[in-house]
Amino acid sequence: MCVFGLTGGIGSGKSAAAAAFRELGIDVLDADKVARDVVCIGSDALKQISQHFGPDILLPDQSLNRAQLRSIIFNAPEEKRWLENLLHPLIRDKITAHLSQRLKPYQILESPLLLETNQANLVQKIIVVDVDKQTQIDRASLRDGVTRDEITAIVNSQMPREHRLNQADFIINNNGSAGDLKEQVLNIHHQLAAIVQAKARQND
Ligand SMILES: CC(C)(COP(=O)(O)OP(=O)(O)OC[C@H]1O[C@@H](n2cnc3c(N)ncnc32)[C@H](O)[C@@H]1O)[C@@H](O)C(=O)NCCC(=O)NCCS
Ligand SMILES: Nc1ncnc2c1ncn2[C@@H]1O[C@H](COP(=O)(O)OP(=O)(O)OP(=O)(O)O)[C@@H](O)[C@H]1O
Repeated sequence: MCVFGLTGGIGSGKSAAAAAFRELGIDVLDADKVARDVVCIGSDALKQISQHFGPDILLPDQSLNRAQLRSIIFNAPEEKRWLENLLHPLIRDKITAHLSQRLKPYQILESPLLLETNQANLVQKIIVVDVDKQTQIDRASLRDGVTRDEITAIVNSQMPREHRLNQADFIINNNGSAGDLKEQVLNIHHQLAAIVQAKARQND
């Protein structure tokens, strides 16, 4: 089974690219969604988070106060490390279990931290969605209704753009329109399908 990774910084357009792959009939597993599942109400991870940060990190319905945790971890690197040490192994285990169940010719793992974590060794090729920093900050702050400073703090905590681009097998430039993005996804889809076919022929 071929798995290809889709990554990029916050607000680069990963979800938009993932939607275009889904329109082409490809399965996309979203690591952000998996990350939300591992801290669902009543989970062991959520209990550990509330023991560490205090019960105020929970909302009245006992779910995680994500906005509060977000403002803590992107301003305190040691708290970010603590959270990642707890969650990243759980996220990886769930991703591995999901990927092993899937049956399509290839799958996409969409993950903001693909290259920062050992999730990178779950994939055979790396697709990076790239956008210039100003556009990234404009789009993400507009989408999330938060200040440009908040998004800048997250961008600065992530891998520098050049390092990410250096590791890319395919680059999607998302400075243009949604149509431009879709066109590039279609082009990459054809190349990935050719890789899958070549691999199948080798195994015959
Ligand atoms: C801090 C949390 C609660 C904020 O939740 P919120 O709903 O506001 O944001 P969401 O989870 O949708 O993430 C939005 C974006 O933030 C960025 N981001 C999230 N976690 C991290 C991190 N540890 N390091 C760098 N960037 C991150 C990514 O670009 C992500 O796409 C949440 O992001 C979290 O639990 N993060 C730790 C787990 C993790 O590393 N997830 C990344 C996927 S593997
Ligand atoms: N080509 C584009 N033109 C205009 N807006 C765009 C384009 N691509 C994405 N957007 C918008 O920019 C915002 C960020 O895109 P998206 O949510 O796909 O990013 P992401 O990489 O998945 O972000 P995150 O890491 O936070 O999950 C969204 O509001 C999206 O609708």
